[in-house]
Amino acid sequence: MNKKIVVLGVSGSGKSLIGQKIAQVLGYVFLDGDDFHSEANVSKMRQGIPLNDEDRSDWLITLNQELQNHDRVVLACSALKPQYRAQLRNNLDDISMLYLKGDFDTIWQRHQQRENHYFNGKDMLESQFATLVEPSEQEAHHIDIKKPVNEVLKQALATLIKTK
Ligand SMILES: Nc1ncnc2c1ncn2[C@@H]1O[C@H](COP(=O)(O)OP(=O)(O)OP(=O)(O)O)[C@@H](O)[C@H]1O
Ligand SMILES: O=C(O)[C@H](O)[C@@H](O)[C@H](O)[C@H](O)CO
Repeated sequence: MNKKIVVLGVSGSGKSLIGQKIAQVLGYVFLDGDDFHSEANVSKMRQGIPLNDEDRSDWLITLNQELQNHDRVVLACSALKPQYRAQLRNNLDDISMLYLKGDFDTIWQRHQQRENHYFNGKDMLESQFATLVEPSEQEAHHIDIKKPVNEVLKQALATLIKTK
């Protein structure tokens, strides 16, 4: 199994929850991309302003460095565009990506049930879907998130185990 695992998808797709559980089962370190945003980025998102390429640039460099600095690590990161995913892969050849794939309604419903999170609002979620360029199956293993948490976790682990 690869030592670096990235769990990606739009806000609310379950990256933090599923990523944490994967790390727990595998005994890997878990890092949440959300914890590495600058104050300016967090403040923007709190105000309901989506991040742009420039806002995400330094953040992705930091996250790639974190992936390099940890031996066995699971990173939750939106990684919405191919160039963002390429940046995360920089200098790493032992990396697997899991794409948490879900439809807008399912994820919006989960957003509304979530409390105390700075990323809120239907417009913000719409902007995540508008920015998302889905990875191919070669780029990232697709995991259907409609099922209950344990099923999603099971599918994610099975996928990681059977692939390099
Ligand atoms: N398979 C699932 N079934 C039901 N609820 C789920 C499932 N996966 C995640 N959730 C719930 O959906 C919400 C969003 O999950 P989570 O916060 O992990 O998403 P995220 O992708 O990390 O979001 P963000 O990028 O905004 O931090 C949480 O309340 C979580 O408990
Ligand atoms: O690329 C982005 O637009 C951001 O990473 C967002 O996805 C947020 O960090 C996160 O999802 C909010 O919790």
